[in-house]
Order: sequence, then structure tokens, then C-alpha cells
Amino acid sequence: MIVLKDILYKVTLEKVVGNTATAIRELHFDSRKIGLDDVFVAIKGTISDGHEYIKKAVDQGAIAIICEVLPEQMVNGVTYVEVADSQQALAIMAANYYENPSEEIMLIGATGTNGKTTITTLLYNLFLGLGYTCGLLSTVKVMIGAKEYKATHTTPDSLTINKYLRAMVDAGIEYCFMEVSSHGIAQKRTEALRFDGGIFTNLSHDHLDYHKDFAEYRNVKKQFFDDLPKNAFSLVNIDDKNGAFMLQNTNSKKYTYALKSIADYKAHVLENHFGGLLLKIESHELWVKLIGNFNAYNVLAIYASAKLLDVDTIELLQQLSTLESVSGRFQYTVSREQKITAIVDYAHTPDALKNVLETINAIRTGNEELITVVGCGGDRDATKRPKMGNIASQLSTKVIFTSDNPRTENPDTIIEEIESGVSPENFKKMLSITDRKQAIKTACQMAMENDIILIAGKGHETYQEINGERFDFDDFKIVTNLLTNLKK
Ligand SMILES: CC(=O)N[C@H]1[C@@H](OP(=O)(O)OP(=O)(O)OC[C@H]2O[C@@H](n3ccc(=O)[nH]c3=O)[C@H](O)[C@@H]2O)O[C@H](CO)[C@@H](O)[C@@H]1O[C@H](C)C(=O)N[C@@H](C)C(=O)N[C@H](CCC(=O)O)C(=O)O
Ligand SMILES: Nc1ncnc2c1ncn2[C@@H]1O[C@H](COP(=O)(O)OP(=O)(O)OP(=O)(O)O)[C@@H](O)[C@H]1O
Repeated sequence: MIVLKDILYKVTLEKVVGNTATAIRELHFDSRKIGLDDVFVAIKGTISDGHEYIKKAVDQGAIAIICEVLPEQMVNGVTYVEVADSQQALAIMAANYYENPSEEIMLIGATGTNGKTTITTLLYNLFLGLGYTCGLLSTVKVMIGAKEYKATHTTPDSLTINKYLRAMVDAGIEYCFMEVSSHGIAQKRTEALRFDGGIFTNLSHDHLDYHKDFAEYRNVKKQFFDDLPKNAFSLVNIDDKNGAFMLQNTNSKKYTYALKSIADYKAHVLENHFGGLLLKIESHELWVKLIGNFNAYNVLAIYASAKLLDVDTIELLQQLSTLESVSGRFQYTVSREQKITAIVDYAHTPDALKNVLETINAIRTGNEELITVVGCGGDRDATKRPKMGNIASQLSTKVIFTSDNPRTENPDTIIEEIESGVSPENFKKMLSITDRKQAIKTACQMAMENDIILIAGKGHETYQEINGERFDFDDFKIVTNLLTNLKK
């Protein structure tokens, strides 16, 4: 039997009307899920206010209501608890409800604008290879041992996280690697979790549709490190100009990694081409099958994390050399006859797109065409559109602007906004094809021997979202198929 008072442990209570010794069944923050004897946590959201659904929750059988403002009319037999912050209360209650699973597993979080999925997935694969049992909470998928679940968020809500962590602990899983998004931190989805380590990758212009400005976005990321406990490690990329800021107020053990600056963990890129990366990490030379300078940072972060988790260096180097690239993250295929290389990458921010294009330009000989197919999502930060148009047209020899999850916006209007960032001298490089499949097909038809096609923005996604509906769409499958059947 679960008692309300027990799951309220550590929640600061402002006011209580009713009995907290009451037995409860489930905990929910969505009134639509409430059944008999459940607890409803009312949250002020971005679209609606959970407080408006309190009556509905009670009508459906809720035995307790947790809210920031008590309703005027309260029903006898229902317990009403006023708290200062419902999201925080939910996080603490969720941890209590699932008996604090984060305290029974090694939990490592990665945050930053880019690299979270790559780092957490590679850490997961690395630790599996080392013989540990592992869990993964990422944008692409959730893994609990061998069982795969569809991910709905980069960082799910606190109830879902704790439910997954409990399932991992019950399955005997030793390590969980999870992505920590800025939305997740801001909405307190990760509060009340006990992390054993936190990794900071980098910070650039992103999510400014959600966060007020860059300063707020940066402060939210820092909050994750501020909250890490004394025994956890904070591992930050100190080459990033915001790296030092992340470490300012944390009580955790502070470590840095870098390719350029002085750092606790340092690497040099000795070779960088389509075959992979040759790195010198500390005194060790290491070949990895990952491409591009940014992956040198990712490999270094993984190496440093594993060292901080006491992995044997020889075994670690051996496993690192076997790692394969992550789905939709610089995933590539080469057509057999024409040797046309197609790269599918999730780059959907100006900085990530610039990184990927610079990575390709650093590797290519210069004689080939670099044809980029790219779009920007609808109903999301519109300020990045001209920036991405500018970057794509400057750093490619040809560019095709197309759709990328237009959602409720008109895809042609989005494309016009992307085009507005292209400077006149690059107009001749530019084409616009609204239909993404047609855009990819045109790129394949335009490509000649040894040319390179970059299809950016969607990465691992297997859909195109138009007006609330998701249609099957997979960049990598489409381009692989087109290149296989290409007749020139
Ligand atoms: C903008 C945003 O982050 N929204 C998240 C937020 O929902 P919200 O504030 O919009 O909720 P709302 O619809 O206003 O409703 C407010 C409250 O009323 C409740 N309600 C609502 C209707 C009803 O009938 N009954 C009821 O009780 C809702 O359950 C909610 O508690 O809280 C929900 C529960 O945690 C999230 O599912 C939801 O994520 C939406 C779906 C989303 O798309 N989020 C994205 C932007 C996101 O979080 N992305 C980051 C990664 C970003 C990145 O790095 O790319 C992520 O971690 O996934
Ligand atoms: N360390 C890095 N620095 C810069 N760019 C990177 C880094 N690692 C990966 N990238 C590039 O950034 C993009 C996103 O990578 P990844 O999915 O790993 O990041 P993320 O932080 O999980 O982003 P998201 O939450 O949007 O999925 C990809 O295009 C990838 O090529």
C-alpha cells in the first residue's frame, strides 16, 4: 500500500486540506489518465493550466490533488495539498513513488546543444562491450537491457524517467546513460534524481523559441551541474567558451576535457578522413571509426567518463576502436559504381550544420561537388532559418532547400525564410524543392562520380510531420535506395 504522506516526503508543503495518511494508487499529471484513488498533480504548462482540470480529476476518482493554488471548491474526502512548485513536487513525488531508483544505479547525464545523443549512445555501446548491463534514455530510443522502447522526448517527464529507472534497477542494470535537455532541466524533469556524473558538450544558439534568451538557456544548463551531488563528477568541454561557467557553482568533482586548451583529459587529432579518426589521447594512439573533428570531442568525453568510472585503460581503448557511428549522426553510404557518398546527419541547428559541413570540407579533396539537402522545422525557432540558409549555401557547392517537418506552417514560407539568408553571390548554387523525397532524388541525379551529398536535419527520424500527422519518411533508406538504383 502506498500512502500519500510517504510520497510527499521532502516536498515543501504550503497548505494541506484533508488527510495525508490516505492510501493512493497511481500518480499522474494528466487528468485524462486519472482513475479511482489516484493523485493528480496540477501543472501550469505552456499551452494549458493543469489547475483547470482539478475538478475533472476529482470527478474521475482522484483521492488527492497537488497544486500551486487551492481550488475555491474542495470536495470532502479528497486531500488537497498546496505546494510552491508543482513540477518540482512531481519530480520528488515521482522519485519517492518509484522508491528512488536513481540511487540504485550508476546514472550519467549528458547535456549541451550538440553531442548528447552521440555521447550517451556510444557510452551505452561501450559499456555493453565492456560486459556491463546498461540502460539508455536518448532522443532516438530508450533501452532497458535488450528491450527497446520508442523515445517520445530527449528527456522524458519525471514520472516516466523514474518508471524507466525502476525497471532498469529491477532488471539488474548497472549503468544508465541519459540525455539531459534544457527543456528537461527547466521543467524539473531531472530534479530529485541522483546523478553520478554529468557531461557538458558545448553550447550554441538553440531552443530560443522556448528559453527567453541565450543567458537563460545557459543558466538552465548550468543548473544541472549546480545540482550534482558532491560524489558525482562534472566533466566539461573547456574548449567551449561556456565550459568554465558550467563549473562555477557545483559541489561535484570538477574535470575538464579539450583538444585545444589545458585540460585534465586532452587529445590531439593526428588524422581525420572518411576512414575515421586517429587520435592521441593522453599518451595513447587510438583509431576510431567515427568521422570529423566534433567526434574527437565526443570520443574524448567518452574516454574521460569511462576513466572516471574506473574502466581499465587497455580494455577501454580496445572497445573504443570498435565503436560504430550512431544512426542519423554522420551516417553514410557510398554508391558502388559512381562512388557517390551520401551522408545523413541530424544537424538541425546553425552550429551543427556548420560543423557537419566544415567536417566534410576538411575531409574532401576539393574537386568534388558537395550537394546539401536541408530544411527547417515548422512551429519552432524561426530565427535559425536564414542562418541555416546562409551556412548551407556558403559551405556547399550546391544546395537544395526543402521541407523538414513543416508541422502547421506552410513549407514554402519556411523555405523562403531559409532562402532569405543566402547572399546574392550564392544564388546560382541554390534550388528549392518542397517535396523532400524529390529533393533527395534531384541531388542523386545531379551528383557525378566522387561527389558528396549531405542530407541534413532529420537524421534518425522515420517520419515527416505535416499538420499533426506523421508520414513515413527515412532519409537514409531513401538515399540508399536511390543510389543503389541510380542509372547514369
Ligand atoms: C513545450 C514543452 O516542453 N512542453 C512539455 C510540457 O507540456 P506543456 O507545458 O505544453 O503542457 P500543457 O499541454 O500546457 O498542459 C499543462 C498541464 O495540463 C495537463 N492537462 C492538459 C490537458 C488535459 O486535458 N488535462 C491535463 O491534466 C497536462 O498534462 C500538463 O501537466 O510538459 C509535458 C509533460 O512533461 C511534455 O510532454 C511537453 O513536451 C512537449 C510535447 C514537447 O514537444 N516538448 C519538446 C519541445 C521538448 O521537451 N524537447 C526536449 C528536447 C529539445 C531538444 O534538445 O531538441 C526534450 O527533452 O524532449
Ligand atoms: N560534440 C559535438 N559538437 C558539435 N556537433 C556535434 C557533436 N556531436 C555531434 N554533433 C553533431 O550535432 C548534431 C546532433 O548530434 P547529437 O544528436 O549527438 O546531439 P544532441 O545533443 O543529442 O542533439 P539533439 O538533442 O538535438 O538530438 C549532429 O548533426 C552531429 O553531427
